[in-house]
Amino acid sequence: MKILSAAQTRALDEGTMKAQGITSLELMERAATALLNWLLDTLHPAADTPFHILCGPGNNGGDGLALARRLHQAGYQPEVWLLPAEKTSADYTSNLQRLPAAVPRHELHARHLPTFPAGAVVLDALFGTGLSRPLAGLAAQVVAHLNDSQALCIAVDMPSGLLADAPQPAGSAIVQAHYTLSFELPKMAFLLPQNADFVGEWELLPIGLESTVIHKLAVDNCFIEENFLAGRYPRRPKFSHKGTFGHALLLAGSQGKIGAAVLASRACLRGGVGLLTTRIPQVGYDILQTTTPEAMCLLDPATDYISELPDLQPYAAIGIGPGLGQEDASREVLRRLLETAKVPLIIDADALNLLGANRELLKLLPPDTLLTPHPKEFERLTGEPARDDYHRLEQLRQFARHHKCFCVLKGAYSALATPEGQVYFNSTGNPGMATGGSGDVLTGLLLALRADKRLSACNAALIGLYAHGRAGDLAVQQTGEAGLVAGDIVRFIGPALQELTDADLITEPPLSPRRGG
Ligand SMILES: NC(=O)C1=CN([C@@H]2O[C@H](COP(=O)(O)OP(=O)(O)OC[C@H]3O[C@@H](n4cnc5c(N)ncnc54)[C@H](OP(=O)(O)O)[C@@H]3O)[C@@H](O)[C@H]2O)[C@@H](O)CC1
Ligand SMILES: Nc1ncnc2c1ncn2[C@@H]1O[C@H](COP(=O)(O)OP(=O)(O)O)[C@@H](O)[C@H]1O
Ligand SMILES: [K+]
Repeated sequence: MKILSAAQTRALDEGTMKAQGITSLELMERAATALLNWLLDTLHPAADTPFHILCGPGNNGGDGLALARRLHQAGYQPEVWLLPAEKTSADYTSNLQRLPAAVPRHELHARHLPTFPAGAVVLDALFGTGLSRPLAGLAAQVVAHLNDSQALCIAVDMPSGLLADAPQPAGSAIVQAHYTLSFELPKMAFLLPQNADFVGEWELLPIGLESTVIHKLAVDNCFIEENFLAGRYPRRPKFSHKGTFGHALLLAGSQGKIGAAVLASRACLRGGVGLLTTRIPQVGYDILQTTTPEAMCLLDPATDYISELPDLQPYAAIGIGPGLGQEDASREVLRRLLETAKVPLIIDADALNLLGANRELLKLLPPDTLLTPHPKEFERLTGEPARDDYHRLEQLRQFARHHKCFCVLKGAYSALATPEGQVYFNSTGNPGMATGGSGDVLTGLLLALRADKRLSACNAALIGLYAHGRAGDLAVQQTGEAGLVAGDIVRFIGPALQELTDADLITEPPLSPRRGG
């Protein structure tokens, strides 16, 4: 799914009206219908549920007014609160005129703000994508008052006060919604940790925005769901053999962190690699051979850390970093690897920290290398703390462009930046995965996918991110969030990849007649 800017969202509205021959009022009616259906289907509200609808002067307020009418028609008793304004939008005015007289409406006033008791449902339709500056005066007061209440708060399109695609000045008044119901496509603001308290749970309601118009809009940011990946993860051919899927080399583990090497190795094997060789220090030999007999063990001469780079000739892809430690000798192994490798590389964890501490090594990154930092590791890589999540995202984009690499910034919506400066946000995963070793599992899985020559660098990264999160989502159904450990993610990598293969089957074109038949 494309992530549009606020300006592109307006262009899409315009384009939809033109292409479908409908008015903006009709589009607003679709939005109101979608909102009503969500409220009824999700909340199953009792007939006497107190609905309070806060309406601003633009089309966001227009959505609120149209929804108030629809709730009234559905047998509810909504109450409408209007924010006074010098000018209002045409569709706001039309919907105010269409509001049945039986629906109570009041002008908001600083001296007697409405009471929103627990059990009330407040719809925040003050401001949406038309927000042009931070809220002040009465609007800011209303927002603070709402945030202090015990009511269930549902934001229409955007939590009021939040910009769709840019940061706010610190301390800005912004609605803290429990749910945000937006239309058709996600907004960048929903994906960034700094906005979590405002956005709450978010959902996209389809309103029939024109797909041909969406198709033509050029964007730098996308949100990746299963349908985007359909057909990108190829099935295993009948006559495939282990050579078909590549031989991967993993350099991982040090004294006390052999578990990272085990997790990454097992994830790589579950990720479908043909053969895996894991380079570990002597201290890990019994552990790896016992826990992961499918992996071949290539022992380093050193006891506690990796000190020598093996011959790279046999390998189709190489991963380095999980549990590596930051010994000088391991740094030299990384340097030699960057200087000599001719196959795809995946760099994670301590290998990223070594890069951050020795930034001259960044010049050696072969093109298309895949790096997988979490935000702290990313900060070490750039050497410059980010001002906020938007700034970090731009740093990520620049980093990938500058070093001609793929860089995954890990988090709740992990973001993959490409050498061309595109950013893809992953949609799968859950907070249960915030546990030691989850990242090692991702590295192992990505290594397997990079060793498979049938996949491009970008597809391997996208499939890996998606399947890793999906495996966590399957695992959490059995373990619960608190009980999820990284090894549980490994167990579900196979089913997660199989789902993508099955999706491929569904989208395949129908059988064509045999030649000559
Ligand atoms: N996208 C879709 O698919 C569809 C979108 N639809 C809906 O339309 C919404 C967008 O509507 P919109 O463009 O009228 O903007 P909206 O957010 O109502 O605010 C504009 C008004 O607020 C004012 N204003 C701005 N900032 C302010 C401030 N800080 N403090 C005070 N005032 C401020 C601004 O005034 P101005 O900046 O000109 O001074 C103007 O009067 C969108 O979010 C969605 O809900 C659906 O109906 C159909 C499908
Ligand atoms: N709240 C969350 N929602 C979805 N995924 C998450 C969440 N928290 C962590 N993850 C995922 O778990 C992994 C954690 O990686 P990392 O921080 O490197 O862990 P470790 O270093 O312990 O292996 C990342 O892939 C990240 O996207
Ligand atoms: K809103």
